[in-house]
Amino acid sequence: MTTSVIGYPRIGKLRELKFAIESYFKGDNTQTDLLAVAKSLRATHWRQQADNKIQYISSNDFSFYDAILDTACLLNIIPKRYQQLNLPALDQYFAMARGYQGEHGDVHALAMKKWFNTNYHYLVPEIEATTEIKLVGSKPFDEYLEAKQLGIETKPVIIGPLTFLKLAKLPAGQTYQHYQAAVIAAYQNIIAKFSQLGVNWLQIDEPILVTDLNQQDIQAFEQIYQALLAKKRNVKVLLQTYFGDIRDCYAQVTAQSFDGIGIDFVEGKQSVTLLQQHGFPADKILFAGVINGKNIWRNNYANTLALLDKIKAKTTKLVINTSCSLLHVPYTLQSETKLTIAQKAYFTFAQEKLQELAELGLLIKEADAKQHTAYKSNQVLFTREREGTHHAIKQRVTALTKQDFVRLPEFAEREKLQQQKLNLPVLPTTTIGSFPQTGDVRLNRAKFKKGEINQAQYTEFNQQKISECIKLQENIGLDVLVHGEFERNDMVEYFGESLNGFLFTEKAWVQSYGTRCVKPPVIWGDVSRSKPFTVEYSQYAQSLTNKPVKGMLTGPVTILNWSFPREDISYKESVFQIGLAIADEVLDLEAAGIGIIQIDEAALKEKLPLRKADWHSEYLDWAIPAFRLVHSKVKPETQIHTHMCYSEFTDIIKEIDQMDADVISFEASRSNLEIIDVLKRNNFKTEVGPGVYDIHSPRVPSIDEIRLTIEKLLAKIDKQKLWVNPDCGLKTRGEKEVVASLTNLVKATQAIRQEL
Ligand SMILES: CN1c2c(nc(N)[nH]c2=O)NC[C@@H]1CNc1ccc(C(=O)N[C@@H](CCC(=O)N[C@@H](CCC(=O)N[C@@H](CCC(=O)O)C(=O)O)C(=O)O)C(=O)O)cc1
Ligand SMILES: N[C@@H](CCS)C(=O)O
Ligand SMILES: [Zn+2]
Repeated sequence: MTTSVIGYPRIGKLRELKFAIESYFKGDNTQTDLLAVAKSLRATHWRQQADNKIQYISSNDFSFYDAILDTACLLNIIPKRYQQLNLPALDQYFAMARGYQGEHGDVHALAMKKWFNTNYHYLVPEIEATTEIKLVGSKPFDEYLEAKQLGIETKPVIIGPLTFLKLAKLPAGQTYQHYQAAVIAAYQNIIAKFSQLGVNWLQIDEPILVTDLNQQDIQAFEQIYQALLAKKRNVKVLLQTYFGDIRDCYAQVTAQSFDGIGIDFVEGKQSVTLLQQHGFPADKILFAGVINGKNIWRNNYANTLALLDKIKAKTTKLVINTSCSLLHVPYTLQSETKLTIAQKAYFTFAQEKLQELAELGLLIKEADAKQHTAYKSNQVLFTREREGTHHAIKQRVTALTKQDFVRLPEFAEREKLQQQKLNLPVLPTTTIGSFPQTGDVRLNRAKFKKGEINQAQYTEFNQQKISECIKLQENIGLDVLVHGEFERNDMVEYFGESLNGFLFTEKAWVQSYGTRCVKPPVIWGDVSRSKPFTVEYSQYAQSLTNKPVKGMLTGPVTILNWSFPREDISYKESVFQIGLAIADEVLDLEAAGIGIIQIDEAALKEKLPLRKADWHSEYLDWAIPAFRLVHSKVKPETQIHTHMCYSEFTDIIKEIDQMDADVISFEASRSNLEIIDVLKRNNFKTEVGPGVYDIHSPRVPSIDEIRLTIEKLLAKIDKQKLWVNPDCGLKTRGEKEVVASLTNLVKATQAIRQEL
């Protein structure tokens, strides 16, 4: 049986690509150095797959920043503001990704958005009225040839035209159909070029097909692919879908002359039913996504072989595939020295998933797979009870009642009490929590982890940073302060480390955006809290100032969504366990005199099903209660804040209000404040702090720029309900930029207050 991989992690075993790119940004590395690192990583990744006998290996799954951005550049979709910088191509590319401020000009980055239901982020292509869409680049062709020179025949992968068009930002008043013909022509040229190069298989990714589609979308899909497939010549085309099932367009997809169709049987709840009800065309190959590309638990071969039996009943032309790109899992278990052998047995990262694919490829051919050693050793894991089960924790969840999810008194009454108690100026200024995680902060933690310094020395350093951070915020004139989160490696990993029931890795990095990676903890068993873990630092910070300092917590939904979740209990049970642990921390912070507590739900949208029909029953019905559970027992005058990194919650605005926080801050600056009208239309009760500048970019916003943004906000939001803050935490930024940006933020707010 043949095997396929949709895409491979590109950051490198030890994040070599991240370090090479960041050195290039700093000027410590030349373009030649950077290109050499990239080339060597690509070769390693292809060879690894070839060594595991993967027959369909992707090329062009590499990117210096993001594959959608690569596609925009390939298609000449480069907004004028970047062209006018007159930078060399690679620097223009990075200017689009990160913004640019320097001798060539001052421009914002492209908007950045979550990639479907993952913690990966893509850059939103911006088509302007004058954009001439056409094939101009050569990246996919160059990388195909590069692999070929190594003796490896790859299937180049490109983002599909429909997905690309539907994710792009268009000139006002335009629909994506307006650009359809130009995009088709460009893709026809891409296919023609691949054909000239002798490409055997081309993978076209269309994850948009797993989302809710309307008739126009389906029609566009048909038109696009009729036009493309008519010109495919000797190139075989694999239409690859992932992150769900294609229930809206199964008939239209199978009716087209694709040579292969990639279907996700892990997240695609209806994939098997679709196959059983409608069959599968005999002239096509089914690339069956059965190896989870998003989670790290070892595949259960009994379940997968049973699933493959059902699939085989409908087609024998089968390739075993990953469910999505392996970009979303870490590189290799081999780098983990602290997990026990028994624990490691439960996991597979990207490299180990190649072996899983190979083993399944063998087992599926066996007359009696159950007798095979690989099968037997796999099944041992699923027949014994894992350590980490705690009945007391399970009972705490079972004993929850309705009242545990309701905070009293109601919002309006609390709002008055809090205004009296806190006595903040109109348009209170604050930040989201983290301050720059500079080299010294990371070094201190690294030394502590290696045992080179003791707990007291580690804490003393962090207290020194907190003290400087409080002074800095006071000097700048912010109203509600934060302690700076210097003790945290990451807002989720740190919480995992502080709670029972999690496992941590050392090198299991997953790309989040650009060069930024996260190391999600693993939810291994039932979750509980042994002792308070944020109170001391918060209390210390509060002792240094008369201004309020926010207690800073990560919410249960975000902890669940940014960890590798369990597959043996429901998300609901897991999130309520985490919620109870965080609720204990909230009450301890309150008892320690912390009057404002922020519970970040940055990742609230992550597991929101991609289809609306599933939103409530599969997600919101437990995710919103999980947040309410965390703060339901606090006093009326304790102000509960929450923060979400993205403002894309237009469709769940009522549910966000029902989280019943007192204040919510969220990203808005990169998405043109579009959310504000939605808040107004929905009579949003929660006070809001839409981010007034973009923290993902190193550029410093001017006072006038921030003033303008605040004025726009005030046109739509009651001044009594508006907070002024950046988009998100400042941990990725440099100290200088942060001081300059926050100073401008406070000055802009002060100027506006004078006019109110
Ligand atoms: C807010 N966001 C977050 C998301 N997901 C999260 N889980 N957390 C988030 O905050 N998703 C959406 C957004 C945007 N995403 C990010 C993601 C990542 C970063 C970021 O800055 N990442 C850092 C890594 C942070 C970290 O954990 N640092 C560690 C040090 C790790 C390290 O490099 N260790 C070395 C060894 C060190 C030594 O021995 O000297 C190693 O492992 O080799 C720490 O601080 O301790 C990144 O660099 O990518 C930001 C926003
Ligand atoms: N409090 C966190 C939220 C990030 S989403 C921070 O400031 O980094
Ligand atoms: Zn955020």
